[in-house]
Amino acid sequence: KPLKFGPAVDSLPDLISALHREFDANYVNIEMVNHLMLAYKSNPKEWRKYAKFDRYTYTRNLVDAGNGKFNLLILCWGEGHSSSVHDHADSHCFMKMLKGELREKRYRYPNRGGDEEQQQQQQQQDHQHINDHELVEIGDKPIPVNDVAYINDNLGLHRVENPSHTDTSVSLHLYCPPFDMCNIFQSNGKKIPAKVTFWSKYGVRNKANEQ
Ligand SMILES: O=C(O)CCSS
Ligand SMILES: [Fe+2]
Repeated sequence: KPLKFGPAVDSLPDLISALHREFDANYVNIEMVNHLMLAYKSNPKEWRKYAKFDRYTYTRNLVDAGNGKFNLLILCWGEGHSSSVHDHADSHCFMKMLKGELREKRYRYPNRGGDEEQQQQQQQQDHQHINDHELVEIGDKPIPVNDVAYINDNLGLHRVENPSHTDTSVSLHLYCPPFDMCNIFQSNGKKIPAKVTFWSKYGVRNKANEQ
């Protein structure tokens, strides 16, 4: 479907209602979702109520549950915090930088068909007798503020880290369809199921929703 210009996205509430409209259709245009995430320009006044930090690990704060069709979260990264190497449970993942910096390292998904490029790399490794269970890095780049990084399991795994030791970072994530389990990977390529949890929901952190 050609990209129509789409609605104006002048605020976080605008983005959320535009996403709801996009997901109301019986078929989701992933290009349009990426366009909407890019169109929103970060405004701390709109997201700081979700920005809750923990001293030891990054926090996952639910902003909108997308009528069951997507999850929109704000992730808050303290100095030097990073995620584990993980997949995205066969869902789409859009990660937009709202503040600070994050580096994204990508890895081939061990023992997965995936796209053409991954298969070529697989053959290469077979020649080099690299144990294809190891994690092989295929990308390492910073994500500038307001940029959107897109990934899904056919493109590989990734690990996201806040490289700064003086500043925190904040990112906006859209997962569709939503998931509550994914896999994390050890450096030897071992896959371990992991439950994803929310630090807060809709700006409120309480025991009830600390699942
Ligand atoms: O959702 C998570 O915890 C992974 C952050 S990078 S997509
Ligand atoms: Fe991720």
